Amino acid sequence: MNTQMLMLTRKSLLHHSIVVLVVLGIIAVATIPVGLMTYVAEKRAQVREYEALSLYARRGLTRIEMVYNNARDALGQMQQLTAEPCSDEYMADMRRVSLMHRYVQDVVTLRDRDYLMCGAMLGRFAHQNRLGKPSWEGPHYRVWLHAYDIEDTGKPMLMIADDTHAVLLDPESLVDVVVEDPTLSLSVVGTGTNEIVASWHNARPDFILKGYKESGKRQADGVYYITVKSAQLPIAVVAGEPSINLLRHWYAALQIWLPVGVVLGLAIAAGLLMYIRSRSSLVGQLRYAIRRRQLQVHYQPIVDLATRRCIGAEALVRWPQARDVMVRPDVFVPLAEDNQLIQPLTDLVLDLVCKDMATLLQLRSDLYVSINLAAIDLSTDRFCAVLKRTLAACSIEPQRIAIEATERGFMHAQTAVGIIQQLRQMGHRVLIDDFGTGYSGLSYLQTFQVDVLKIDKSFIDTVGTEAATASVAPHIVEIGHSLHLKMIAEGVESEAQAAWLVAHGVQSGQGWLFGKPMPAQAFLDYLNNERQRTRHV
Ligand SMILES: Nc1nc2c(ncn2[C@@H]2O[C@@H]3COP(=O)(O)O[C@H]4[C@@H](O)[C@H](n5cnc6c(=O)[nH]c(N)nc65)O[C@@H]4COP(=O)(O)O[C@H]3[C@H]2O)c(=O)[nH]1
Repeated sequence: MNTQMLMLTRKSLLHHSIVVLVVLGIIAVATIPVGLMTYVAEKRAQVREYEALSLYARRGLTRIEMVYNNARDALGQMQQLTAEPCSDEYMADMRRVSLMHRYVQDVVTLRDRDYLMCGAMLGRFAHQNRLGKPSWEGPHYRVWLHAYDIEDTGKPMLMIADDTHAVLLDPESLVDVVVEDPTLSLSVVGTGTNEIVASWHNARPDFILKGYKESGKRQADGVYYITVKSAQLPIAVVAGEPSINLLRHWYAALQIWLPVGVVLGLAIAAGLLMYIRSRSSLVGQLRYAIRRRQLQVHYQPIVDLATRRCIGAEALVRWPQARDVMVRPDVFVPLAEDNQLIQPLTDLVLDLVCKDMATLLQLRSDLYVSINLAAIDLSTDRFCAVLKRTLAACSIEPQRIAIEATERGFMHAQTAVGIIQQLRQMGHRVLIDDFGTGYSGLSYLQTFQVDVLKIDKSFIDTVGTEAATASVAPHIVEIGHSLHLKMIAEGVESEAQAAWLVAHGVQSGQGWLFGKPMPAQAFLDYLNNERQRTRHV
C-alpha cells in the first residue's frame, strides 16, 4: 500500500469514527428525555401512592376520632345520671348508656378517681380494684391504650376515663375501616408508648413499628408505610401498602410519560441531525462563520501610477479555515448571494473595515478604502442607512469609504440609479468594478453617475502581448477619458504594464506589482514603509 492510499484509508477511518461518534452522541442525547420521563413517571407514581395511602390513613384517623367522640359522649351522659351510684336503678341507667353508644363495650363508675365500683355489664366489684397508670393523661381524660384487661376476657381493652367514670372500647373498632384493596394494612400505634394498639391481621408488628418511625419509606417487608398522627389523642395511624402496587402505578404512569419522552427524544434527535447537517454543509458553515464574525478583511493597495504613492485600498473579504488557509471570495461570495447571506456579509465587511481602519482613516484624509457591494445591496436603501450609522459610530468620514459596484449590481437599474445617487450625495465615491466585462455595453454609464472606472484585469493582462484582444485595452482607456472618469487598472503585475498605463493616462493601479491583498496590520506596515519604497521609484 503506498503512502497516499494509506492516508486515504486513515482519512476514511477517521471520517467513519466521527460519524459513529456523532450518531452515538445523538442517541445518547435523545435518550435523555426518555430517561427523564421514566423518572417523572416514577415520581408521579410515588406521589399518587403517597396521596392514596395518606387518604387511607386519614380515613383511619377519622374513624378513631369518631370512636373517641362516642366514648366522650358516653362519659358525658354518665355525668347526668342522678340515681345512687351502683344502685339497681343506676346500673340500669348505665346499661342504657352503654347500649346507646355504638363503640362502647362497657361503662364503669369510679370511686376516688382510681377505684372501680361497678360496671354496666360487669356488675358491682366485690374487691377493691385499683386502676393502673394511664398511657396518657390530659386535662379532662385519661387513656389506657392497651393491656387493661378489666373484664378478664383475655383481650386487652382501650379505656378512657374522667374523674368519676370510665368507658371500655374494643381496640379493633379503631381500625374497623373498609377499603377496596385487600393488600393494604391499617394499624394504630400509641405515640407515647410506641406500642401497637390495634392492627389488621395482614400487618407484621415489627415492620409496623419501623414503618411508624420512618414514615414514607419502604421497609424490608416490601411494604411502603405512611404515618398520620392524631391531634387529639396520643396515637397515630400507620397505613401500609406493598411496594408492588407502586410498580403498578408506575407502569400506568409510564404509559403516559414514556411516549412523551420518546417523541421528545425523536424531536431532539431530528433537530440535532438537522443542525449538524446544516452546520456541516458549506452554506451552514458560512452562515455560522458570518454570525460568529469569523470572516476577515484583507486590504490590497491602490496606488497613484505616476508617484507609486498609495491612495487607498480595496477591502477583500476572506474566510479563514485552518492556520494560514483562507477560502477565496469567488468561492463563497456567490454562495452567500444565492442563500440570502450577502447582506449580512456586506454589513460584516463594513464593520470589520471600520474596526481595522478607523484610526488610519481619521488621520489620513488622502486615503480611502473601497468596499464591494452585491447586486442586492443596490436594490434597496437599506445599505445606505447601515453605512451612515456604522461610519458615524466609528467617526469615519464618508469620503474615506468608496463603494465598488459591478454591472451585475445594475440589474434593478431604476433602484440602483437612486441608490448610487444617494451614496454619492452622502459623500462616497462610486467605482465601477470589472469595467468592460459586462454584457450591457456601456449604455448604463449614461444613466449612472459614477466617479471611477476599474479596468478589469483581463484587459490589463493583454497589454504588451500579441493576444487577439490586446487592442481592446486602449479602447477601454479611451472610453474612460472620453467620459472624463478617473481610472484604476486592476491586476497590474509588471512594470511594462505600469509604464503602458502611465503612457495612456491611466491614473491609478492595483495589482501584485504594488502589493497583494494583505491583513490589516500588514497594510498599516506597508503604509509606514511607503516613503522608503517610493524613494527608489
Ligand atoms: N492574479 C492576480 N490577481 C489579482 C491581482 N491584483 C488583484 N487581484 C485579485 O483580483 C481580485 C480583485 O477584486 P475584485 O475584482 O473586486 O473581485 C472580487 C470581488 O468581486 C469579490 N469580493 C471580494 N471581497 C468581497 C466583498 O467583501 N463583498 C463582495 N460582495 N464581493 C467581494 O471577490 C472577487 C475576488 O476577490 P479576490 O479573490 O480577493 O481577488 C481580488 C484580488 O486578489 C494581480 O495582480 N494578479
